[in-house]
Amino acid sequence: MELSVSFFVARSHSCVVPVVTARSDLKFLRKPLTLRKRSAIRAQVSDPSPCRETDDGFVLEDVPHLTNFLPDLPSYPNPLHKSQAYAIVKKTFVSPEDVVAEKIVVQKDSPRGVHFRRAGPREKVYFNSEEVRACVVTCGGLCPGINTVIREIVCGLNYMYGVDDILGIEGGYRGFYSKNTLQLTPKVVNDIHKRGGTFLQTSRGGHDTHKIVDNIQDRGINQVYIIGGDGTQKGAALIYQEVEKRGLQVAVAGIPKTIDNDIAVIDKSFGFDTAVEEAQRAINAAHVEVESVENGVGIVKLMGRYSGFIAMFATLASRDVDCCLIPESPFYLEGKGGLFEFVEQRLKENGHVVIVVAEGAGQEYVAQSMHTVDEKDASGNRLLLDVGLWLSQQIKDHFTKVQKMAINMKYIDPTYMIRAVPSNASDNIYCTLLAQSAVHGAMAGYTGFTVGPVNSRHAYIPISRVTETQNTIKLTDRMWARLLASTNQPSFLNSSEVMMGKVDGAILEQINNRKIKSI
Ligand SMILES: Nc1ncnc2c1ncn2[C@@H]1O[C@H](COP(=O)(O)OP(=O)(O)OP(=O)(O)O)[C@@H](O)[C@H]1O
Ligand SMILES: O=P(O)(O)OC[C@H]1O[C@](O)(CO)[C@@H](O)[C@@H]1O
Ligand SMILES: [Mg+2]
Repeated sequence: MELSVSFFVARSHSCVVPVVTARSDLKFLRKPLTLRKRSAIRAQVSDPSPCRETDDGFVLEDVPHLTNFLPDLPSYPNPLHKSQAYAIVKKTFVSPEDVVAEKIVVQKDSPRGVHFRRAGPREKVYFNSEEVRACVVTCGGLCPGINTVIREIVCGLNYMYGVDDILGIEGGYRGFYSKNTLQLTPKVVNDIHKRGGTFLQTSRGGHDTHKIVDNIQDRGINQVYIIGGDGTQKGAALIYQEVEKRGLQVAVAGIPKTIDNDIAVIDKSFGFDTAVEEAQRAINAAHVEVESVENGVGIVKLMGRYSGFIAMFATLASRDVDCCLIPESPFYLEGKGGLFEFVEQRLKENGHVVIVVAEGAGQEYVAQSMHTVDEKDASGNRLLLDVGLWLSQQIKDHFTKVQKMAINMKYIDPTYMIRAVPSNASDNIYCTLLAQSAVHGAMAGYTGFTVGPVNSRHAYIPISRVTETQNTIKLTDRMWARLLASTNQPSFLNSSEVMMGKVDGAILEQINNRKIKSI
């Protein structure tokens, strides 16, 4: 048996920790690997100093494999060897050496950087299909495409791997220990992708790792497919850890779901495009309304708790939006460069104005003016105050009382409507790839992973990597600048902030404080 070495990065220390696994099937290091490098890596095994990597800076952030803690697990030829679907495919199986680069824009001399294992079917599987008992659960808020993912997990397991024992866990994590299961077959799930929502129902809260894993063990489940957002993926990591602690042959696969697109590392979350498309309809309605009256002010509130991606992309797509407000970019109302001034100017120029506001924007102001206390949902997420209503009121008050100018306010809140629809064509295809990749990964014995596209290639990503940070709009990146250039709205930064050339956390905090004072 040959020693193979895989890596994960202890990100907080920006260093690489080698993990040695005694696996004969996985010689995972970039090829060709010089002897010198290989011996350097071996040397690290006995050297606990965690801050080294291969000479050229290649890092693989690998996902766990069942054989890490069950070294004697037997493997089997992948049933896809005999699959009609793959019969004439040139390369059915993904090479164990295929990796996906986290960054594709690099400099000539820069280190090779972080890579993830490429998703897809493997030559060998670590489950005998007849012995697989899989389950699927959906947690957190809704998102277009959940049903497609459920459907394709069931069909993928059944059609590609001959698995016919698949259970639906109803009502999110708590369903593991409080509800009966549902038998899922391709026939049962055949039409569900045409509906919004989740066929299995969902919930917030109720994650009890021990009870869940007890239940997994009692029911003889050995593959767990968990569809959900950042909170759900944190829960999936705990389930994986407990499974490993108990030494169970259970593969835990996470499929990232979030309407907010706030999951890190992956290119984009499924259902996001559908949501942006749907948001267009609300923006269009606002535009039609305000164009048809004098001094029309349209406000459209879109989802986005901490990340304003839906608002940003809907704005960029629409061209009817004058100003987009997101949680990442503090704004202010009064004075030079403020929102009131901008609204007044657009009303004078065009006779109407459309504002898109992400629900998480300006929460500090709303809280201050409403004197509310923080409330949380069952999962511990802060409950948001209605910034859309608050903003409508502020603008109305300003123009009628201060400016003595009559305006026609139209406030549209389509938040739930945009996430309750079925997924569009491209999201449906994306959901299919996610589901099939998750199935291939679990069958191949990988566990504790989240699947998702990184630079358009599907990869297996350690769950901790997608939960340690949230994907937010970086004001210092070009995309936000593109939006500002497209709407020509104020950036709400003063010139000294702009002069500094970048907006970091400290500056944002200063801006926040200043804005709060001005209310
Ligand atoms: N830190 C955590 N550890 C364990 N379980 C968690 C954690 N955070 C959330 N969960 C569980 O994950 C499930 C979903 O979490 P949450 O309501 O935050 O939604 P989410 O998965 O983040 O999706 P979204 O934010 O897109 O709606 C809940 O059942 C919750 O109990
Ligand atoms: O009202 P619910 O269902 O808890 O969900 C609302 C939240 O869920 C999200 O859609 C994330 O899933 C947020 O954008 C929103 O704040
Ligand atoms: Mg979340």
